[in-house]
Amino acid sequence: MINAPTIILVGPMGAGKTTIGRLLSQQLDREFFDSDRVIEENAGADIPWIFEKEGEEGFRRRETQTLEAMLSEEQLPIVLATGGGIVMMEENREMLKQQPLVVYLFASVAQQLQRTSKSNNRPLLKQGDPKETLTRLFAIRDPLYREVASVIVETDSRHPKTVANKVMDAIKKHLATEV
Ligand SMILES: Nc1ncnc2c1ncn2[C@@H]1O[C@H](COP(=O)(O)OP(=O)(O)O)[C@@H](O)[C@H]1O
Ligand SMILES: O=C(O)C1=C[C@@H](OP(=O)(O)O)[C@@H](O)[C@H](O)C1
Ligand SMILES: [Mg+2]
Repeated sequence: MINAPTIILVGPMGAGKTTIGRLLSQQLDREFFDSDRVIEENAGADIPWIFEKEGEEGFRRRETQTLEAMLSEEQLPIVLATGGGIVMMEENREMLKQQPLVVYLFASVAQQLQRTSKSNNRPLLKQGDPKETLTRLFAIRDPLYREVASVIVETDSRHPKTVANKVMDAIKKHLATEV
């Protein structure tokens, strides 16, 4: 397990990428990065501000640059949580498909809705009906997450630690079949 490559988490808003990614990095004693946080640090501004000033297009440009920089750096294996829309750009999907360990954290729209309702820092859910938005995005993105992922894990369990353990088991199983 110590030799597992960089673990990249993809999936919709509210799947738990940020939460589970941090737990996995603690369990594996690895550095944790969240592409959204890296984008914010580099921009010196938060995501709602970037969406407001630069639109989603500007955010996506920053997201691609960030992913490219993070994956091309010579570095120890890390845990990387991405933003839910990372799969929208074809060039991002191509980069992700080159990676040996991309995990799709699956969550139903009902779960996404419940988990995203606690915070209001996701600009895409601030306009219109969040349930409709999440349903529409899921229809577009679910096949794209599947396209880039080598492992898929359901996150319906109520406890993030249980989900993190499930991810670890799925990764071990995947790596065992790879050798
Ligand atoms: N398995 C889980 N069970 C219950 N709550 C969860 C679970 N995973 C994440 N959460 C909660 O859902 C919210 C969104 O999680 P987050 O990690 O930010 O998701 P993402 O990064 O995929 O958008 C947070 O409040 C988090 O504590
Ligand atoms: O789904 C999306 O397009 C987005 C998801 C967010 O990340 P989380 O999936 O971590 O919420 C963040 O990148 C931004 O608000 C856009
Ligand atoms: Mg997140």
